[in-house]
Amino acid sequence: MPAKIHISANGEFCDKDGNVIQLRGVNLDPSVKIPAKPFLSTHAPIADGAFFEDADKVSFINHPLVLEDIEEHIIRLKSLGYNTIRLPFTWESLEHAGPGQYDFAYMDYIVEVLTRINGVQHGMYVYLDPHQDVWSRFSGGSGAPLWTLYCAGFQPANFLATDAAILHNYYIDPKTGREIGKDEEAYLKMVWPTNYFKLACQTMFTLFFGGKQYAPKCTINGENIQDYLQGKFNNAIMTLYARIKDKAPELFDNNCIIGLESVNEPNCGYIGETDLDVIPKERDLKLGRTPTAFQSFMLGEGIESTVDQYKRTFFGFSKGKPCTINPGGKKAWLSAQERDAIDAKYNWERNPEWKPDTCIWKLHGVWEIHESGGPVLLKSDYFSQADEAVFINNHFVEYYTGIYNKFRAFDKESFIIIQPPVMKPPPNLQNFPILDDKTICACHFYDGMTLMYKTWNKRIGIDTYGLVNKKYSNPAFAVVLGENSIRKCIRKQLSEMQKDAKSMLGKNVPVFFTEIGIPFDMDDKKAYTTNDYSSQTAALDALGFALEGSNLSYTLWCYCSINSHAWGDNWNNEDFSIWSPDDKPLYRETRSKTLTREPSPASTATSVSTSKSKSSSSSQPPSFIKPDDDLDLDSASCTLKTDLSGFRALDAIMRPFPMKIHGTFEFAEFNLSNKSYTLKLIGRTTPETTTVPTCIFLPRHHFAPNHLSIRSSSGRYAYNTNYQVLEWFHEPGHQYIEICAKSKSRCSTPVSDDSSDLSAECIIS
Ligand SMILES: CC(C)CCC[C@@H](C)[C@H]1CC[C@H]2[C@@H]3CC=C4C[C@@H](O[C@@H]5O[C@H](CO)[C@@H](O)[C@H](O)[C@H]5O)CC[C@]4(C)[C@H]3CC[C@]12C
Repeated sequence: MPAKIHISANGEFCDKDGNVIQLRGVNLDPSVKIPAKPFLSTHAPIADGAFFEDADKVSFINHPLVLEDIEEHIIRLKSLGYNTIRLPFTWESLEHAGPGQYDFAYMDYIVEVLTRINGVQHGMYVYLDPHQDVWSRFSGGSGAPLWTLYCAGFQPANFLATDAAILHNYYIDPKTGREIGKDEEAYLKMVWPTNYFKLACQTMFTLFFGGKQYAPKCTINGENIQDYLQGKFNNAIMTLYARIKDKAPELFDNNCIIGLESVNEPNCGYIGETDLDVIPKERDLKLGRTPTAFQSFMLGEGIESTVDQYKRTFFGFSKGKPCTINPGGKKAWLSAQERDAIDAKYNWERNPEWKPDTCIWKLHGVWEIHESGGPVLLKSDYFSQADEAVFINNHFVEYYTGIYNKFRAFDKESFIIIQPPVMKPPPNLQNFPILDDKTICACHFYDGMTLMYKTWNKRIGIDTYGLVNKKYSNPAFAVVLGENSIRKCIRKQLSEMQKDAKSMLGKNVPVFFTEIGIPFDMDDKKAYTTNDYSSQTAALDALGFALEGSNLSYTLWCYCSINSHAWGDNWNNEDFSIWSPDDKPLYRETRSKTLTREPSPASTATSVSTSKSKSSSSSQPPSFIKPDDDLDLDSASCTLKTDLSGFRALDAIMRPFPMKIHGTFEFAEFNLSNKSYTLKLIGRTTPETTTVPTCIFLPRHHFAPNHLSIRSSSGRYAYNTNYQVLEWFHEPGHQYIEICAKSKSRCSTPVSDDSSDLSAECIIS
């Protein structure tokens, strides 16, 4: 079983002896966003009312994985040196039948999934992620059950007509199963996040975080909708968590489950919007039909509106021709009759002031339909008492306090991972009782250019974090030119995100990139026919370079066992999976072409050269020692032999990294082009200094054991071919190691310019 994870005074993950460790892995798996029975991917057309009518009867069992296949997938992930899994699940999967009506069969399936993950040799760390995207499947994403929308008084069946949400499903022809629409009429690339600015999602987040303040009339069974929704959500999460603990306590005893994250990518809804009559100028994402908030309210009430329409151009998003939306007599709100039936079904008693068939923002006096006939915006600044800082430090903190208290009342040992809104710093919680020594801060990073254009642009990049956080007086200043600068800029962004998070939560709180990734369907899916993944490899290598520069822990978005070239991750045309069954044949083709050049992975006796800088305090030249076959890695990251076929951009995914540092991290860089790896650290001065190694995952995919050249400031090495781990027993103080595949001459950036390095021929056995 993997060893317990601790947190150092500097906010690093470490083992019980204070050696720095790293968490690396994937989000497994995005299929949790969609029901398995019936299989309702977002490319299932909405042909009849069943999509809504049967939403309480779905089952998510087999998502994330079919039980029988779990071992195979986990072993595959372990072959990358990965030790951690972020396990997303949705509120809908637990409580789709109605408030308080849990799907215990799904919960038990999750217990079995976890048990099987834990059963794979050396285990795996897992943390749970209550996932959502733009609130729910019924508002264009994933997460909450349908009844939450009914609870707010919405009629989701009319979201299409009123543009209250954009759903991929509506763009599928029921006859052909293919996508419909061209140009502006099509389901555009990465259009789904625009739902964050549409009526359904924006209202739901406003109610969830700020219902008491902004919608006091919306009470259900005597409770404001904010408390009602938060209460139900938190109860569902904790019911799952409690059931896991009850049915499989060994998962906690064996350090498999390490904690729980707060809700994925929380959003402020309307809170902070200063003028409901305009599209906020600070909004970075404008794509497709883009109504203002007021236009959304009108559309929701069935009033025709002409709204701006944006398209993606070379220079970002530009306004195209406006578009008139005619709801055709439909409203986004439940009629009196519909609501009565819903309320009876779920035993809801609403505040009598809460009229049916009415926009709740009209109900709260934000706008009205004037007697003379026209809609009038009365309070364009209704949500403007709060700004971003107020939202995060108040509304979000109130929510976080709720889940924190519930979680800690139940589990004092595991980590709680606080996730602020995407790409924003967390609230300032220093000296708050809800910030304890087992708190981790989650960050998500996506490169705006790569994400929105689905290509790797080597010439022009954008400081996405700087742009989103308004760090530039003019967005043009966020532009960076040239691949090297783009890579460095991404590295700087991640390190700034870490710095900003620590300045809010304290330096002792670890920062964990719980999501980071790239779309693989770049350049109109060219790679799926050419087998040329160079763009994806370059984009992913840039992320790897950025992450390892600060020794950041991360779980990539994502690993999807049912990925396909045709439909990607089966959700909203996304295709972020690092592995695809459809890529297996491609890998075989590549292998058969290159096999003659590859060394045999089975080789165990190898000759290598090592060298030692004069600057080292040791008088002994570095040498290889016999590795311990029963290498005790104290970690779940322990590779098991497997077939690597199906991995995409494998060169960039498979990376060396310090699994355990006997000291403090200073610098690391993997150079994919010349296959060299450099690690700098400050070795600890402890009685065991020379007996406790720094362990480096050194994948034979890049570093064939019989073709290694190693230079270091001090030490001895042992290479364990089974686990692909180099143990480096170094001295205290500033140390470096540089490992090159093949001959030393291929290392382009020597760490020492001392030409009189000693060298020795060594044997790895
Ligand atoms: C020059 C460019 C066009 C400038 C782009 C500026 C903005 C449009 C973008 C800057 C930052 C982007 C957002 C970053 C993160 C996001 C989160 C993401 O959700 C998660 O990602 C997975 C992959 O999409 C998804 O499957 C998971 O479930 C999610 O947890 C969705 C996109 C976005 C909101 C992204 C949108 C575009 C920017 C605002």
